[in-house]
Parts: sequence; C-alpha cells; structure tokens
Amino acid sequence: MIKKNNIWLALEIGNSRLHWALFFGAKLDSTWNTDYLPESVIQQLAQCQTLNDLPPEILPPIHKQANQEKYTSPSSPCPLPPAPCPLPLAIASVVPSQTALWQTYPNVRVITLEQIPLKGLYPTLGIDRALALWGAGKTWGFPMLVIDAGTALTFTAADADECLVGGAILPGLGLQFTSLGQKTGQLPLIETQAIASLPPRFALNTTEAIQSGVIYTILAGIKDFIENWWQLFPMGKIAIKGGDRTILLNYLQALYPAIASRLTVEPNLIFWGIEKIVRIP
Ligand SMILES: Nc1ncnc2c1ncn2[C@@H]1O[C@H](COP(=O)(O)OP(=O)(O)O)[C@@H](O)[C@H]1O
Ligand SMILES: CC(C)(COP(=O)(O)O)[C@@H](O)C(=O)NCCC(=O)O
Ligand SMILES: [K+]
Repeated sequence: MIKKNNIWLALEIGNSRLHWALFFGAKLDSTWNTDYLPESVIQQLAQCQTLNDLPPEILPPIHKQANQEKYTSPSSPCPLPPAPCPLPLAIASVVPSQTALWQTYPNVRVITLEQIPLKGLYPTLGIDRALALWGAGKTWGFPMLVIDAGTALTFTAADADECLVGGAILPGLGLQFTSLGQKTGQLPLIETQAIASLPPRFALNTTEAIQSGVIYTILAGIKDFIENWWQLFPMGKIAIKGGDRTILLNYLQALYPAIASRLTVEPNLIFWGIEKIVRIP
C-alpha cells in the first residue's frame, strides 16, 4: 500500500488528540497535531488529489504556507512525486471509537501488535507503547526504556533480545491536574503550560500545593523507575516522548541533572516505528 517514494500519512491517535506525520517514502517530512476530526473531514481527505488539497482541519494553512514551495509548484527544487489519491494512511490508535471512525477511510492500514517484531507482547498492550519502543530501540539499540509523557504517563521497556521487559501506566501531568480540578469542590484547574518554574515542595497557597503534589511525585516516580531500569540494564537507553516531555525534562534537569542528561527526547518515536513496519523493503 505504501510504495518506495510514495507520499503517505501516518496518524497516531492518542487519548488527548491526533498526531500527524507526512512521509515522502521513508523520509519523515513534517509532523503536527490536531484535535479529533469528524467523518466529513475523513471523506474530504479521501478526495484530495494533491497535498495542497489537504483539508485545513488536517493540515493547518500556516503549516501549508510554511511548506508552500514543497507542496505545489512542480518546478520546485524537489518536485514532489505525484500524491496518490486517496493518500495512503497508516494508523496507530489507542482509542477504539476513533479507530472505527478512521477505518472508513478508503486507503488505510491500521497497525496492530502482531505486525511489530518485538517479542513477549501481551494482547492488551497499547499499540502506541509498542511502536514507540520499536522505533526507539531500532534507532538507538536495545535494551531500551521509553517514557511517554502523554495523557497517561507510561514506561515501556525491552531487553537486548527485543523482548518486552514490561512497563507501567499512571495518569499524566495534565490528567492529574484535570482530575483534581474536576473531582473536587474547591481546587482550581491548573494548566500544565502555565507552570514556568518548579514550585516549593511545601507550598503556602493552593495553586502551588497542587503543582507541588503532582510535579514532585511524578518526577520522583520517573527517577525511581529510571534508577530501577539501570539496576536491571546498566547500559539500557532511555527515550522520552509525549506532550508533556519538554516540561518534565526541564523539571528533571533542575532536580536530577545526572538523570536528565542521559535521556533522549524524541517526539516522533511512534512515526519511526510505523515507518519501519510499513516500509517496502
Ligand atoms: N496543545 C495541546 N493539547 C493537548 N495536550 C497538550 C497540548 N500541549 C501539551 N499538552 C500536554 O500533553 C498531554 C497529552 O499528551 P500527548 O502525547 O500530546 O497526547 P496523547 O496522549 O493523546 O498522545 C496533555 O495531558 C497536556 O498536558
Ligand atoms: C496507556 C495508554 C492509554 C496511553 O495512551 P496515551 O496516553 O498516549 O493516550 C495506551 O497505551 C493504552 O491504551 N494502553 C493499553 C493498556 C496497556 O498498555 O497495558
Ligand atoms: K482511556
């Protein structure tokens, strides 16, 4: 379905939003995020003849303008190969209702666990966790631990034989703030993006008390899992992805610089994993 130099799209469906990647063959050209989209946009996508036709809900105009010369003029320095119509779309989803919606697209390949060469996978493992681990491990080597600071914060590891060691799942930074804001009578909803610097651990106001409770325990948990990982695999590598990766890495650098300096930050691990699976040898 995806030929060597073909243009194709990869879509990672998470519990907060959609993550998109545009590939030219094996080359990752660009990535962006959108909210969940209605079926009408999926149908528009199925009709588009060129990248310029991509519905604005999928490829925001500012993104298109930034890449204008690539997507339209045939005389551009690297004229694009013709975009097949409908564009091939590879999907990795952890939201069944979204998977069902996107399966209506006429040229779709849904990535499932069986397609991933990792050994020892259990049947309910999140496809996002397996793909990120495969993408990271095949890029930098195994043993590999992937930390995904997404809606949920996950740890997922494989040993030197590319066999699943296992992992853990907990509410992500945003989810922890949301749950306190929504499930209590008096606590305000804290926005993750609004926290510039580390709060005091022993806070003297409600907002900083919430920030302290969530941030210091998440960081302590990350430190604990990483130290345990290095006891198991002293040469084990660690990669971090997800919407909260930057904010958490900044905090880790402030609190645990020796650990932070050994983490590889890479938001596109899942797209790398998808590309390795769909590539035509
Ligand atoms: N523009 C944004 N929209 C949603 N979440 C965001 C955004 N920017 C950062 N985040 C943070 O990223 C987290 C979601 O992680 P992400 O990896 O993007 O989502 P998903 O779990 O859907 O893959 C949220 O909990 C939030 O704290
Ligand atoms: C844990 C997750 C919800 C994380 O998804 P995300 O935060 O990226 O939306 C997802 O990996 C999932 O649905 N996992 C299934 C259960 C498991 O991995 O064991
Ligand atoms: K869920």
